Amino acid sequence: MTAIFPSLHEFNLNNGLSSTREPIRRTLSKMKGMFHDQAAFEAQLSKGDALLYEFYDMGVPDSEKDVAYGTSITYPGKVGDEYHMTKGHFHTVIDTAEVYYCLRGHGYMMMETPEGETQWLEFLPGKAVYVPGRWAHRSINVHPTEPLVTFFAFPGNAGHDYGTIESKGFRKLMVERDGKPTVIDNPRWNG
Ligand SMILES: O=P(O)(O)OC[C@H]1O[C@](O)(CO)[C@@H](O)[C@@H]1O
Ligand SMILES: [Fe+2]
Repeated sequence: MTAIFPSLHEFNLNNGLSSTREPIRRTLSKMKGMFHDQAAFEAQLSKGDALLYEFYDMGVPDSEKDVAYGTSITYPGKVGDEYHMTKGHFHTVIDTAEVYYCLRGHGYMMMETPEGETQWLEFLPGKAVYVPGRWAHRSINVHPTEPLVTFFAFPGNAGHDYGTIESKGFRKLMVERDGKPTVIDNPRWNG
């Protein structure tokens, strides 16, 4: 067994960033095919490869006895009428759960199971969303100007299955309708 020592890390309560670790950054170009309006995506990308979100992998061992954790920061904006969001994923060990605690902003956690159940829960500062095993999850920022900052924790062995969502998409999307966040069926869902 590898010895692992207690460690101390800092996450800024305002912007979610850590001064003790480098984040993983996802820009627009890493999100090809994820937003429903392909033309809006290409038009936006031609103006620059903006940062959509960043998060931390704190490097804990990938054992079920360990707890992976960190912050996730999704920046405000839309691609066409669809709010900025993370790629979203199932866990490779599909029955592993995850908890997210919202520190700043306003958003939603979009979730679905392989069987087709869907659920979305609101993120506001002070609210925690529990994502049970088997539920794919994606964070969505619906605030016009503020970043969505959450702190997450999940079993170290969970892993990320991105392929299923990359090929099928989520069944539901969050778009702006009459100035308000609205859930619609994904017109491009490929299940
Ligand atoms: O690109 P995705 O799907 O957002 O995955 C990264 C996110 O998921 C996590 O791995 C948690 O499952 C976080 O690190 C981060 O919020
Ligand atoms: Fe996850």
